[in-house]
Formats: sequence, structure tokens, C-alpha cells
Amino acid sequence: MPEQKLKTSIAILGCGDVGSTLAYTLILNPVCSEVILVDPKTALLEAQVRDLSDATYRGNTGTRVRAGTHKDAGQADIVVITAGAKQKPGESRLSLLSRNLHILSSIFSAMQPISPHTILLLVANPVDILTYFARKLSGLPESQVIGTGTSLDSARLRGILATKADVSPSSIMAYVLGEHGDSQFIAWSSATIGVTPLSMALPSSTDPTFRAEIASHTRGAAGSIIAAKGCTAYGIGNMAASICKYIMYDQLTVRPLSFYQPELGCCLSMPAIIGRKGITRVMPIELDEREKRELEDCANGLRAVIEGAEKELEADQELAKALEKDKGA
Ligand SMILES: NC(=O)C1=CN([C@@H]2O[C@H](COP(=O)(O)OP(=O)(O)OC[C@H]3O[C@@H](n4cnc5c(N)ncnc54)[C@H](O)[C@@H]3O)[C@@H](O)[C@H]2O)C=CC1
Ligand SMILES: CC(=O)C(=O)O
Repeated sequence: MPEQKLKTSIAILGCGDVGSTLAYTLILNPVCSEVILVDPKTALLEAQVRDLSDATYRGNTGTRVRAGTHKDAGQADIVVITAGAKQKPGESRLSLLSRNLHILSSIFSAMQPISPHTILLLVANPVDILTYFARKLSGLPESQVIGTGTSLDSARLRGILATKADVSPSSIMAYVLGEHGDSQFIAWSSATIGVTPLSMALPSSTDPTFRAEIASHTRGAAGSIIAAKGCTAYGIGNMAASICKYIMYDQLTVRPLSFYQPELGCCLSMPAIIGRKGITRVMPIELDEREKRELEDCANGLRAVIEGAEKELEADQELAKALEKDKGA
């Protein structure tokens, strides 16, 4: 009998710097049998498929890379959305909202019908706001619509704390929570090295100046990389690939991810367990009074942005309907 191969697919919408780095990471640490790339820039798309395919021939990584349509993507096990504009040096993530919301809305029109088992992973910025709208536009259950959120900021936090404490980053348990953006905050009160509270393991970490320096590093990391090289790609490529792995292998791993918070009325990052069904459980975290206020401020800011964007999206959809009607007349 011919061997039956289990087909597992990850579609990546947008094969620019982030999408192609993610695809490369998925090939080198095989997570699925097929990577489908989708991008309206057809010459770039074909070139990325050929270049990435070349990376699969030595050592038989077992992953096939191909170009696809938005409709094909809608049937994948995971759809990663990296499609959209990126920040220019000095620009904020929120300044991308109008352009990227328009792209997101067109993506969901083109992807229908979406498989009810698909997990959506949002990467494009502003990621928390786009995750909120992806949940509405996709019609998928909210547990299946996830943003990479502050997972990358938390990795950056681990990195700098590891240097300060002279310990491996993997022994640092500390999260940046809230917005993947300027209103993010560090959950200092729950940070540990191994099982030792950070305040005991690294006493200087209780100093407000130390905390301000670390928070500024974490908040400003993307901006300084973008100023020098025009994008960030390796950090997020690795982070998004590891999230795909948790999902595909149903690893039920705890990570800070952006997902809908009913009591706050927006998507932002909190710790949760992720597996094949998406977010399977929210992990409660104890915050001190200051962190609670920071979370509240962050949610208020995100809700205000959502309100403005909701109006813009409605106008966008009315315009699309009118154009469709004109075409039919
Ligand atoms: N969440 C995070 O931690 C991070 C998010 N980002 C965000 O990821 C996004 C992508 O960044 P880059 O790859 O550097 O940008 P890029 O400009 O290199 O690539 C974006 C690609 O999206 C494509 N695209 C546009 N409309 C599309 C559509 N409807 N369907 C499919 N593809 C479409 C473009 O043609 C382009 O090739 C940006 O919004 C950036 O801010 C980047 C790094 C980290
Ligand atoms: C660009 C971006 O969002 C980041 O590297 O954090």
C-alpha cells in the first residue's frame, strides 16, 4: 500500500521580511508538511517560493513550499497574517492602523470560507487592534484568533534580565503584558529566576531607575532596530514559528499572547495556554496595584483606538458594497 502522509499546512499571508523569515524558520525546524505563501506582489512571491524551496532540498526537511491564493489559505491549519505596511524609522505601530485594517478587511473577504478548525495568528501591526478586528471579520471562535502580542517583548525582557543577572534567558520567568506597543508594562511582581522571586535573585531589580531602564529598553527595542536596518524579522520569525509549533503539536504551552479579554473589551496580552485548539485556558496572574492601573490604562487606550477604527471599517465596507453594486448594474 502506498505510504499515506499526514498533510499539515501553514499559510503565511505576506511574504516580505517577516513572512519569509517565518517560512525559513518553519522549514529549518519542520513544523508542518506544507508552507503556503500568499502575496499580491507576484514576482516577489514566486522568487520567495523558489528561494525557500532551495532551502528544503538538502537534508530533506520534508516541508514543501508553494504559492497559493487567499482562498487556499483559508483551508490551512494555521493562517499567519504578516500582510501589511511596516513602520518607517520614528513611526509608531498605531500609525499603521488605517492601512493595515483596510488590508485585513480585504484578506477576510478573499479567504472565505475559512475552515472552522483554522487558527489565525496575527503578526501585522498594530497587532492587538488587528487581532480584535480579525476576530470579528473571520467569524471564528475567539479562542482561535490570537496575536503574537507581547511574546516578542517578553523575549527581549528575558534577554536583558539574563545579562543583568548572569543567568540563562531560559531560567528567567518574566512577562511584558498589555499592548505590543507603547502602553505595555512589565509584570515585575511575578517575575522569577527559576523559582526565586526576581527581587531576591537580583535585588537591584527593585530600584525604580533599574526598572525604568529595562522598560525603556523593551519598549524601544523595535524602534532602534528599525532605525538601523528598516525592519525587525528574526526575533518575530522565531517567535511566530514557535507559536505555530505549540499549536501544531498541541503542546499546551503557557505564553503571553494577545487575545480577546471580555472584561476589558479589547485584545491585549495576558498569559494563556496554547495548543491545537488555540487558547485553551487563560492563566490568572497576580498583579500589584501599580500593574493593575497600568493594565487598566492600556485597555482604555486600546478601546479608544478600536472605537475610531470601527467607524473607519464600517465606511470602508459601505464603500466596497457600493462599488460591488455599481459593477453589477
Ligand atoms: N507583532 C510583531 O511583533 C511584529 C510585527 N511586525 C509587523 O509585520 C508586518 C509585516 O512586516 P514586514 O514583513 O517587515 O513588511 P514587508 O513590507 O516586508 O512585507 C509585507 C508584505 O505584505 C504583503 N501584502 C500586502 N497586502 C497583502 C494582502 N492583501 N495579502 C497578502 N499579502 C499582502 C506586501 O505585498 C508585502 O510583501 C508589519 O505590519 C510589521 O509592523 C514586524 C515585526 C514584529
Ligand atoms: C516591529 C515590531 O513590532 C517589533 O519588532 O516589536
